[in-house]
Amino acid sequence: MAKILDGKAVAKKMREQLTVLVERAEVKPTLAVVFDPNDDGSRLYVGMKQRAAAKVGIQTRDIAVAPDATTASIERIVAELNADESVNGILIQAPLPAGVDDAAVFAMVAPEKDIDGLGVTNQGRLFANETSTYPVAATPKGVMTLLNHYGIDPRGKKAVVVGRSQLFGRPMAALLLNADATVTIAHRYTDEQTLTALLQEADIVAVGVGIPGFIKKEQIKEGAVVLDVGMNLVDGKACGDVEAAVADRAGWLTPVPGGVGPMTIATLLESTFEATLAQGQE
Ligand SMILES: Nc1nc2c(c(=O)[nH]1)N[C@@H](CN(C=O)c1ccc(C(=O)N[C@@H](CCC(=O)O)C(=O)O)cc1)CN2
Repeated sequence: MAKILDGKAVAKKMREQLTVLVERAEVKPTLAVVFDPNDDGSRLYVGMKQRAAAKVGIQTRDIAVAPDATTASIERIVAELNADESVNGILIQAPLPAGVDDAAVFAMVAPEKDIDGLGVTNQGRLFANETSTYPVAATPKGVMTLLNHYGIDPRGKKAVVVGRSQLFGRPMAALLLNADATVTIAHRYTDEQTLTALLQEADIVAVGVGIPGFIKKEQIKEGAVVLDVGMNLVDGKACGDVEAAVADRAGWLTPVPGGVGPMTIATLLESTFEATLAQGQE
C-alpha cells in the first residue's frame, strides 16, 4: 500500500512558520487577486486563499472582473496593480472569463509581483535554471516542497509529467529537470499506448489533466511516486486524476483532497512573502 504524501500536514507546518516570519517582518505583504466571480471553482479557491492569507498575516485585495471583461480591460487592471506601491503580489486566478487570453494577462504582471511565476520572465528564469530566487507556479513548487519534505530526491529518476499547462505541466517538468530527473512530458496528443509505455517505466509520475481516474493501476510501476494534481468534483466529492486502486501499486501517493491542493495555497503565501522581502531590498 502506498505511503501518503501528506500535503495537508506539511502545508500546515509551512503556514505556521510563515505566520512567525510575517509577524517579524517590517512590511506586511499585500496580495491582489484578479478573478472571475462567475467561475464556481475560482470563487471557492479565491475564498480559500483569502482565509489562509488572513491567518498568516497577509492582506488580500480581491478584484472581481466583469463577465464581459476582455483581455485589454484586464490588462488595464493589471497595469494599475503593477504601478500600485501598496501591492506586493498579483495573482491572476485561472480561468479568466471565456474569450480572455489568460497567457497574455499572465505576461502583463510585473516580474517582481508575479508571485505565481506565470509571466514569461519568471518562466524563462525557471527554464534557464537561474540560481537566484524568483517565483515559480505554486502547484509544482508545492509538489517539490512535498518531495523534499519526505526525502524523495528526483536526481537520476525517470519522471513523466502528464499535462503541459502553464500552471502545472510545463513548470513541473522544468523543476524536475532542474532537480536532475530524466523528464518526459505527455499531453493530449500522446497516444494511449505511448503514454502507458512511458508510465510503466516511470519512477515519478505527476499528473494534472482534469479527468477523474485518468491514470490506472496497470499503468503504474511498482513503488513509483505518484503525484496527483487533479482537482475534480464527482457527485459533490473532490477527487483527482488517479484511480483509487493506484494506491495498491505506488510507493508514495498524494491524496485528493489533502495532497497537492493545500500545498498550492501554502506555497502561494510563501511566494508572496518572499516577493515582499525582495521588493524591500531593491
Ligand atoms: N493563478 C492560479 N490559478 C489556478 C491555480 C493556481 O495555482 N494559480 N490552481 C488551480 C486551483 N487552485 C488554486 O488556485 C487550488 C485548487 C485546489 C486547492 C485545494 O486545496 N483543494 C483541496 C480540496 C478542496 C475541496 O474539497 O473542494 C485539497 O486538495 O485538499 C487549492 C488550490 C486553478 N487555478
